[in-house]
Amino acid sequence: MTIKLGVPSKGRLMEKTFDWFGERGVTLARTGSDREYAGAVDGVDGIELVLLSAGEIPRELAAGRINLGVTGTDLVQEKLVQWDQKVEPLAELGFGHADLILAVPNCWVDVNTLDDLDAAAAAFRTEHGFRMRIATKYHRLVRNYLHRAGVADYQLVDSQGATEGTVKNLTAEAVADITSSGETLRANHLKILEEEPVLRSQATLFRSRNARLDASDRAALTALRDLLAV
Ligand SMILES: Nc1ncnc2c1ncn2[C@@H]1O[C@H](COP(=O)(O)OP(=O)(O)OP(=O)(O)O)[C@@H](O)[C@H]1O
Ligand SMILES: O=P(O)(O)OC[C@H]1O[C@H](OP(=O)(O)OP(=O)(O)O)[C@H](O)[C@@H]1O
Repeated sequence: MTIKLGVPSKGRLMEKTFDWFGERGVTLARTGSDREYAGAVDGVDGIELVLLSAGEIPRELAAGRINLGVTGTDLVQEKLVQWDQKVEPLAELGFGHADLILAVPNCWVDVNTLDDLDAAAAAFRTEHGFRMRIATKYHRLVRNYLHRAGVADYQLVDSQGATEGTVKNLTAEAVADITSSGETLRANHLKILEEEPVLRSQATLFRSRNARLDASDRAALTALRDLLAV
């Protein structure tokens, strides 16, 4: 068998992951045509590259279908219940930094903290007859965060992309999304609550705790981890 290494199939995360491994003597490359999701590994034996959506890597690790995977900590912690029992973080890779934050319209001048949001949520419900809507794709993380903060008078609405646009489109009053430069929030007239973020995320190399390994797999994994110093 071989050790399967899952890497994001496109964009910044893929390129920076290839660079990170390359700097450590392991060459990852896409092979075939631009559109073919095939890859090759040079510099160490017994490792197979699997190109996947970053969002699917947590599930594949948890199922043990890949042995190692690179993805954001946000996606692992959102998608896996008791994530630390299913995967082990081996190394933070130092890129793909993004904070999961809560943001409200700039014009909500009295709302800057979670306590303010709690008060605004109660007032919103009284005035409108329904709960303030927070658009997000990070349901588990946001629900836990608001529960710990004692905020209850809200509802989550699912948004799988362009989340900052939901306020302008009147499908939500607030958003919980990742931000890096802050440009998207600013452009959509939203401000971040002055609190610790829900989560600080970055690209991380994870090991599956559920993958079956034979003797040759163990040897290949040890050789790779030695090279990567993780
Ligand atoms: N603007 C950004 N700056 C830095 N990191 C980001 C940014 N946007 C997303 N990320 C990170 O990149 C990772 C991949 O996010 P994304 O949601 O694009 O993956 P995905 O849902 O698998 O995408 P797709 O399905 O289009 O392949 C996440 O861990 C996220 O935190
Ligand atoms: O703070 P910034 O540097 O502006 O980056 C933040 C944006 O990046 C991500 O979106 P992405 O580009 O992945 O598109 P999406 O809306 O489809 O998630 C995220 O969802 C924000 O919208």
